[in-house]
Amino acid sequence: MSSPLKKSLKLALIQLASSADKTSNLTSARQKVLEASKAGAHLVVLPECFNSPYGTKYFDKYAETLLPSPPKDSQTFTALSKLAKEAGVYLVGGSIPERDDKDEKKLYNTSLTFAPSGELMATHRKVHLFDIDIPGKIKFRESDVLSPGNKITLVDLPEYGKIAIAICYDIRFPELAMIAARKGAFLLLYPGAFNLTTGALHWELLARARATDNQVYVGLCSPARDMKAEYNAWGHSMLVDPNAMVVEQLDEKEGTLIQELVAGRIDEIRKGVPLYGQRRFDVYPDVSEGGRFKE
Ligand SMILES: NC(=O)CC(=O)C(=O)O
Repeated sequence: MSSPLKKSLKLALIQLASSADKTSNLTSARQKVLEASKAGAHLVVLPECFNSPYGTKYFDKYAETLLPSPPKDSQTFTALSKLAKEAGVYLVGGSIPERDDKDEKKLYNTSLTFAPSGELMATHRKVHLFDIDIPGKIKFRESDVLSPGNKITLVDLPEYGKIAIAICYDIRFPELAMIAARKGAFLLLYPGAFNLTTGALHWELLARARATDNQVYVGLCSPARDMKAEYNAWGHSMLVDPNAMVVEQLDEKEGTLIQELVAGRIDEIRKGVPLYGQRRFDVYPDVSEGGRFKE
């Protein structure tokens, strides 16, 4: 099996402090991305809903139409595309609320990835919508206002290999990660805004679980926590290595994590614990190849 990561790569996860002011969020994102690029990052990631507050009542107000691409009138698309080019980095633009170009009532939670040329490489619409109700703690229903995406998103960075992009709640669904890893991703990236209840319980656990299952790098990029906002993000952006060790984890405040993903590390881990040659597709199906379970 060829190595999923062809060359070492510096990853930056920007834990941005966002406000209700879209223009000022874009300005501070620009400043942090340029700083990360100066520090040597090749791939830079912003958080979920980095240009708006996170909450069902905000999606419609902040939504931008992104199709057909390039869109005529999207402040955020234009800013991210220019920024990727200015910084000379691959830029995963966290996520933003998107308005469907044909049905203006339809909204998505969408991540845009740009090449260092400024060209759009991929779009991921959050596949699994965040609908939870934990009595006395937190109730949230993205599906009241959002529609789900319907694909797994792999992006080929020619010098390095493939990365997979999904958003926040998507991390709870191991099938998506497993398929992406079996299709050759070396890194699973999740811009995500967990909260004080589920963050404490599951954030690190899920990142390490997806890394353990798949023996790949996992990066989670959260907004910084704002206790004055209605939704308090967990923060704790982190990078986990293919052996499920936390390489670095931020606290809840604004900050940037920059770490190297080392070529050869995935191969070393897979050699020691050779899951990739031990799967029993005669017992259960390989869902990454469209297999179905037969009793
Ligand atoms: N905000 C999310 O999409 C997910 C989350 O907070 C959780 O899964 O917990």
